[in-house]
Amino acid sequence: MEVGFLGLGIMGKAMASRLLKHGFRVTVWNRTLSKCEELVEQGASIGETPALVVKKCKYTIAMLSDPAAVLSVVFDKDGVLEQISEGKGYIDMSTVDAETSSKISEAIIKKGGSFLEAPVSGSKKPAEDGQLIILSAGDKALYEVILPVFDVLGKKSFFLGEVGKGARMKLVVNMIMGSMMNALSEGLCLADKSGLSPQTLLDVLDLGACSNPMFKLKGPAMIESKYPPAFPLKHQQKDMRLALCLGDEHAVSMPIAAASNEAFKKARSHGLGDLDFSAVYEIVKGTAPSGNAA
Ligand SMILES: NC(=O)C1=CN([C@@H]2O[C@H](COP(=O)(O)OP(=O)(O)OC[C@H]3O[C@@H](n4cnc5c(N)ncnc54)[C@H](OP(=O)(O)O)[C@@H]3O)[C@@H](O)[C@H]2O)C=CC1
Ligand SMILES: O=CCCC(=O)O
Repeated sequence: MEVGFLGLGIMGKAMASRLLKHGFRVTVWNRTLSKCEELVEQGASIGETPALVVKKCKYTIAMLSDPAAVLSVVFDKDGVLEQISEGKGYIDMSTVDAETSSKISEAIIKKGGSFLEAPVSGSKKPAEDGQLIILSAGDKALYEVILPVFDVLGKKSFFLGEVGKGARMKLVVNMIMGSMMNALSEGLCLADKSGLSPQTLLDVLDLGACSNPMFKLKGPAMIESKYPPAFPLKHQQKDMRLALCLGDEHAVSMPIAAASNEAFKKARSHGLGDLDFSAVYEIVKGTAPSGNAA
């Protein structure tokens, strides 16, 4: 199967690379075209624009940063919409809100194409290892056809129904994750300031009901103030913002998520947006450097 892939950031690069390793023919595009070179070395072809990728491939996947990026890649000049047509499928795996996803779905369907949203849970390493959790919604027939691709990228694929349900599920999950990261940061800080060992706190947490892979993976690096970006903080803040909008829409009061969003926003204003989202710990500790927003 030949697959187009738009967006070679942390996630897109790992996912496209995995598809190549598993025998798919992949045509890649990235806004910064030079980032395609590493994939070309692994056997990918380059499409000069999103439109040219869609022209060449029956199925095209996108993994882009945010609503502005996914809308631009579909609707702008040389975008997906110029070449999408009957028989072609577009699968957007980016994390965006349901409204953005629906706008894209409607435009693709109007041109005769089919659309699936399929945001993922799991970060850089699960993407490299094919261990993502795929939250798809939209065209069921396209879901069935693209399952061999999902089986290489993920450990479990869900089909959740009409467009918007995948986007909303992903935002709810990341809202919880962002709040948990803030709670862990406060706990580490409180342990340290009150004369306890943060590492011992992690050991205790890991043995009890609060044990989870995220604390286990991120906790030790946080203690050392190391934040190599797996999930960039600016994207976590985008997800908190979109989840809070969803809460507004449904009149769900979310004071914990709102406070967490403020901490992530503050981290961005201190220039921590490109670091891993665990860098919010620097804000909780009060040790963030002054810096420019990212
Ligand atoms: N990292 C993670 O752990 C996870 C991320 N996600 C979600 O996946 C998506 C991608 O994340 P990730 O790979 O980490 O992000 P990165 O920031 O590493 O990559 C973002 C990608 O989007 C492209 N891009 C940004 N703005 C535009 C634009 N205006 N037009 C065209 N392309 C654009 C970038 O191109 P360029 O290279 O030119 O900047 C790059 O290819 C996000 O929605 C994120 O929330 C979901 C699960 C886990
Ligand atoms: O959207 C990013 C999610 C990161 C993760 O699930 O570990």
